[in-house]
Amino acid sequence: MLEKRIHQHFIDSADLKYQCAEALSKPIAAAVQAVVACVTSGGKVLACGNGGSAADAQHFSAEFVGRFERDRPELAAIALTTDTSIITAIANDYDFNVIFSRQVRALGQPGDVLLAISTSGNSGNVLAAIEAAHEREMVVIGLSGRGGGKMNQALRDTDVHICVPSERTARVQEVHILALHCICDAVDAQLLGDQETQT
Ligand SMILES: O=C(CO)[C@@H](O)[C@H](O)[C@H](O)[C@H](O)COP(=O)(O)O
Ligand SMILES: [Zn+2]
Repeated sequence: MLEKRIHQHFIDSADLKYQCAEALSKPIAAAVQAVVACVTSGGKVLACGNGGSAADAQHFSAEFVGRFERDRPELAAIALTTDTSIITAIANDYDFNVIFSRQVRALGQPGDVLLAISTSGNSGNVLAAIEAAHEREMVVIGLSGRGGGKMNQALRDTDVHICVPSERTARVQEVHILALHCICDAVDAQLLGDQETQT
């Protein structure tokens, strides 16, 4: 019974990933182009999300500032989920919905990229961060699922939307991390050439 349940998780996750290879290659490639344009002109990526998506924002930033699979010069990325003094001060003095948007307004510059991660597309603080990024003339890469929610309206035509076709948060997150690894790999291939991986 338990093993059957676990087996089904693997099957469901793999099925969704097969679907997404078709459905998401195009927006993921567009995200790569946006990130390459950003970092080659001295810009940075700001990343935000809640819960598991906060972990994804940090995971992505670590691979940018550190490395993914190949040695390369540092790339600029900041997860807006990590400074507990900033986050608690903003949530305490203003509102939890503005914990990311104030950081975007403080740090964002024209040409920077916001990686906005929300499986429902409805988290208020992520939506407010998207609005702040537009004010700062940043490009937004939105990662969502479950139909995209309010993120559909929040994003502009010049942004990129990677919307995972699943209603299940865990499944959406599993594709999000794959999409982020695709972006890391393709950015390295664009910057360093299409060599074999080292690790
Ligand atoms: O990781 C999980 C569920 O798999 C949770 O921590 C999940 O990320 C949280 O419930 C988030 O608050 C959900 O927010 P969102 O993805 O809808 O923006
Ligand atoms: Zn989770």
